[in-house]
This record gives sequence, C-alpha cells and structure tokens, in this order.
Amino acid sequence: MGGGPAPSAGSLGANTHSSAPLAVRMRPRTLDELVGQSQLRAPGSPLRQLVEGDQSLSLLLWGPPGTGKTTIASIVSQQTDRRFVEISAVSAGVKEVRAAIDGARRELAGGGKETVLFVDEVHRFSKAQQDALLPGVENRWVSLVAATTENPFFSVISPLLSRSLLLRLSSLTDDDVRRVLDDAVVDERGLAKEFTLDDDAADHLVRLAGGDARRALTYLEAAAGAARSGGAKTISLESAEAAVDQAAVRYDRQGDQHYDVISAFIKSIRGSDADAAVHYLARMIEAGEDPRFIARRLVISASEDIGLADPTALTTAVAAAQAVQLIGMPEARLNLAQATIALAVAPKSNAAYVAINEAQADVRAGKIGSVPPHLRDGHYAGAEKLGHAGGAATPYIYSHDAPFGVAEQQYLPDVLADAEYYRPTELGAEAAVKQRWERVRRIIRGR
Ligand SMILES: Nc1ncnc2c1ncn2[C@@H]1O[C@H](COP(=O)(O)OP(=O)(O)OP(=O)(O)O)[C@@H](O)[C@H]1O
Repeated sequence: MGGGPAPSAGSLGANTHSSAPLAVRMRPRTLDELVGQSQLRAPGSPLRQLVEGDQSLSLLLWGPPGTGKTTIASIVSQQTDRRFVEISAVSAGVKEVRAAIDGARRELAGGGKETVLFVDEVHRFSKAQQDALLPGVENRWVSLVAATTENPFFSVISPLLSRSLLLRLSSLTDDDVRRVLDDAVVDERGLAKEFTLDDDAADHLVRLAGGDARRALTYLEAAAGAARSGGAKTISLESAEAAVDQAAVRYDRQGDQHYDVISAFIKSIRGSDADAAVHYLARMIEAGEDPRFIARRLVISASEDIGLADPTALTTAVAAAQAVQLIGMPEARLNLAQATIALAVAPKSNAAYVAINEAQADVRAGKIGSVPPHLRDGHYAGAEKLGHAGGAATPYIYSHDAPFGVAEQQYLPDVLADAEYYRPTELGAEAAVKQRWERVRRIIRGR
C-alpha cells in the first residue's frame, strides 16, 4: 500500500471525470439508459408519463438493492426540472422529514422549483415517521419517491400506499448486469476503454453481483484498480478475483451484505446451530438492521423450517415480532434472541412448506377439478335439487356422526383424489401427528 496511493490516484484522475465511485458516475440519466425494468420504461407507462409530462405524483419503488430505485428518483427530478432532496430512513427522523417538507413548501411559495423528496429505505421508518410524510404528499408540496426493499404492504402505512403509485423493480438478469459492465468499460463517464474486460472475468463479476448493478460496478472498479496497478490493459479473471475479496469487505462494512447475513442467519436456524444463529443475529443488531425485518424472517422460518415439529415455534416468533413493536430496540434484542434460540433448537420439519408448494404447483398446472357435489354449499334454496350438500345422490356425511369423528368420504376433487400433499416427518411433535394422520387418511380414503 505504502507508495501506491499517489500514482494510482493520479492515473485514476487522468482517466475519469470525477473521483466519484464508478457506480455513481454510471448512474443512468434517462429512462432509456436504465437497463432492464422494461415494464416500467414501456411507452405510455405511468413512469414515462411522469417523466415526460409535468403532473406531480408520488411513487413507491419496491425492489432489491442496486436495481435503480435511487436512479429513477434522480431521473424524475432531472427530467422534470425539480429539486432533488434525499433523506435516508436509516438516519433521519420526523424532524428531518418536516424540515425537508417545509423547505419544499417555502421554495414553492417563493415561486421556485417543485421538489422530489427521495426517501430511501422507507420501511425503516416507524408509523409516526411515515405519518410525517403525509402532509407533504396530500398538499402536493413534494413529489415523494419512497424506496423500499421490503414488501410495502407490510412495511408502509396504508395512507401512504394509497396515495402513491407502486412500481415494482426486479433484480437485473445476468444479461442486464453484463450490459451494465460492458457499458461502464467503454463509456467516457466510466472506464473510457482504458481496459478490455475478459469474458471469464465478466462472468465472474456477473455471478458475484447477484442481480445488483451497484455491486457489479463496485467490483468492476476494484478489478480495474488491480489491473491498473499491475500495469495491465486487460481485466482478467485473476485481477477480478484478487480485487473482489477486498471490495466485498468494504461492502460488509457499509452494511450492504445484509442479504448474505440474513441468509446465513436463517440457514443456521434451519441447521439447528443456535450458536451461529445468535452470532448472525448479533451482527445484524450491531449493523443497525431493522428489528422488524429480523422478526418477520423468524415468523417465516417458524413455518417453513419447523412447522408441526414444534407448533409453538410460530407462536414464539409472532410473540417476538409483537414484542419488537411494543418495546423497540435495544431491549427487543432479548426477545429476538429468545425466539432465535427457540427456533434453532426446535426439531425441524418442512412438511407444511412442501405441502403448500406442491398443492399450489398442481393448481397452477391446472389440476383443479370441481368441488365434489356433497361438499358444495347447501345453504341456498334449490341446492338440494342440484345434489349439493344434502342431496340424495351424494349424501354429505357429518363427520361427528362417524366412529372416531372421521368419515370415509371424498374431499378432494376427482382429478386429485389420490393426492398426498402433507407428508409429516417423525420429528418432534409431528411424530404423533404422523401416526394419527396416517390412520385418519386411511379411513377417509377407505383403504
Ligand atoms: N437498472 C439499472 N440500469 C443501469 N444501471 C443501474 C441500474 N440499477 C442500478 N444501476 C447502477 O447501480 C447504481 C446504484 O443504483 P441505485 O442507487 O439506483 O440502486 P437502488 O435500487 O436505489 O439500490 P438501494 O436499494 O441499494 O439504494 C447506479 O448508480 C447505477 O450505476
């Protein structure tokens, strides 16, 4: 490192227009420069109308990191000649929100420009903080562009949802990411043809980017730095590999490895390693991760990975999620720790997860069939004549009248008569469920 920085900074300066990171320099300036997201960019789409017309509208952009949310907000402000004011829900509170809205209102009152207020990670705002955005939106003092990586139906208050146009961004495909890289290699704002990018190096970067254009460009920039300091004209697989490890550490420090850590957290719970699960929980807490996000993942895991092997897991996870709402951080870390450990040490079953997946796959494949006549609604006049419910042709058996409260009777539609979606494990509490269910299924199906 010692003698490196000066010459390498110098040559970097000679080959770029600014010292901003490559991902920032390459930020698309128009909707047409945006890669992927074709549904949003289509002629006549609401976003295009917004950018090309002069109506004011609030947008809620929902999509994974590095797919263009901030970019879209900046395109809207540039192309409609509005001020761009950005606040991050990670660090800002009600005070900053009010100040931004007041500033926009004063600007308007003084005959100045309209304002695009970009709120990044809006799902991190509490209800009260989101409420503070409403007057600005309702009175059209700002065009709000709120970005979230989380499902807004859970994380955004409904008055804000109903006043905004929700646009969904998808992860970039591998081809999209490759295009972003190729553009950055040749573009004057980017690496301006200083290097050629080997195919295998590009493939490596595409794979590591995981659909995130910012990550792809950050890694490309690191690889270019390595090639430059080695005096190379080509970014090879070796320079890419060598550089990316360092870039990945930087990412971690900025908290952008969020998805890798949450993934390791869930996998540790699934793998029953309570120590590892608590370790990843601690990392997320220390990184300032949204506790509601962690709690929601626990609730999902309780059903996906534990299910009926320990039905109390879902109760525990839901209780932890409520505790997070009630108590907030830092104390809610205790509730999260208890739930994490309870889920990690619980016996594991994915039988409920597999059952619903298989049942939905069948329905999607068109295996539906009609509801057996004896199960149809028998409460309306004439139903009996049609043979529904109580009709003589297909009598409905009231289970409580059958021995042990289980009747031999077909419940599934004919096309699915032999389907067996729920296959219990023999683990934990599900062992007893399995014993009983197998007997019950035999009676129902008359075997
Ligand atoms: N669809 C895209 N087409 C081309 N470049 C993109 C696209 N999406 C992102 N980028 C590149 O990645 C950088 C970061 O993108 P942006 O800030 O818009 O991501 P984001 O979706 O707001 O992510 P985050 O949720 O992490 O804030 C941009 O400056 C740009 O260089």
